[in-house]
Amino acid sequence: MTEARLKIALTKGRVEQQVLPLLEQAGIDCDLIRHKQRRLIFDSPTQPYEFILAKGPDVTTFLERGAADIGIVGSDILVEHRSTQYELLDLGVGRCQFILASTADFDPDAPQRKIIGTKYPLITKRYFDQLGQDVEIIKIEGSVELAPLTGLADAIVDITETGTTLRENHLQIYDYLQPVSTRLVVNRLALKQQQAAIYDLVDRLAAVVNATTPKEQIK
Ligand SMILES: Nc1ncnc2c1ncn2[C@@H]1O[C@H](COP(=O)(O)OP(=O)(O)OP(=O)(O)O)[C@@H](O)[C@H]1O
Ligand SMILES: O=P(O)(O)OC[C@H]1O[C@H](OP(=O)(O)OP(=O)(O)O)[C@H](O)[C@@H]1O
Repeated sequence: MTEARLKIALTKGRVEQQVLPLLEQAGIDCDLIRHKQRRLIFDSPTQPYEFILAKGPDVTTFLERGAADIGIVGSDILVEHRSTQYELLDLGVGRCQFILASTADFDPDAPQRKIIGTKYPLITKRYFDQLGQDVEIIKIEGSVELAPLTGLADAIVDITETGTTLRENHLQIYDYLQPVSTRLVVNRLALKQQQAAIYDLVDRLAAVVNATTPKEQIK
């Protein structure tokens, strides 16, 4: 009987670039992914893993529907998409912060109903609900910073890492909502059926993360 392959859905783009070195340090050959061109599925040549490259929100869908066993995805996506899968590891990369930002003349305490632009309507709603504020939320797919600059919205809820995009667009931070990092999550049924293989991978990655992440950053 051939050994079952673990299907790992990896968020392509920024997360992929930051996670590949961790996978390699954990002993997984990622050469095929590094030279992938337009291919989307890769069998690891030396281990029983199959990598599926997908957008973050789709990684959660693959996991929920059992089309992938393991997902590697930002905590921003997990919260926004109400993921109910088991989170086994904080990979310590893809670190950024959710913030409320706008132009210098924005008044967060103004009594008028605010219009907020964001890629993350659920996280935005929860934040303003906690403040007891009813806001209008406009869903934006990218370059969220445009919203307050063009008059589309009063402010934005978005993620920032270096602050460069905010600075270059003359926007300032009014509040910090929550930190974000890349997580390893697992489908519940897969965890039952392939427990040994999943924990073997998680243990190897955890050793790499613990060796490379400063202690104060591990939550
Ligand atoms: N500026 C950032 N710094 C660090 N991590 C980020 C940053 N922006 C996004 N991330 C993390 O990386 C994940 C994927 O971001 P990425 O920009 O690659 O994809 P995207 O948001 O779908 O953008 P695009 O549509 O441009 O590919 C996010 O879900 C988040 O967890
Ligand atoms: O603080 P910084 O380091 O400048 O990073 C912040 C930017 O990164 C993300 O955008 P992304 O690059 O994913 O592009 P997008 O606007 O197309 O979503 C985020 O939405 C900010 O625009």
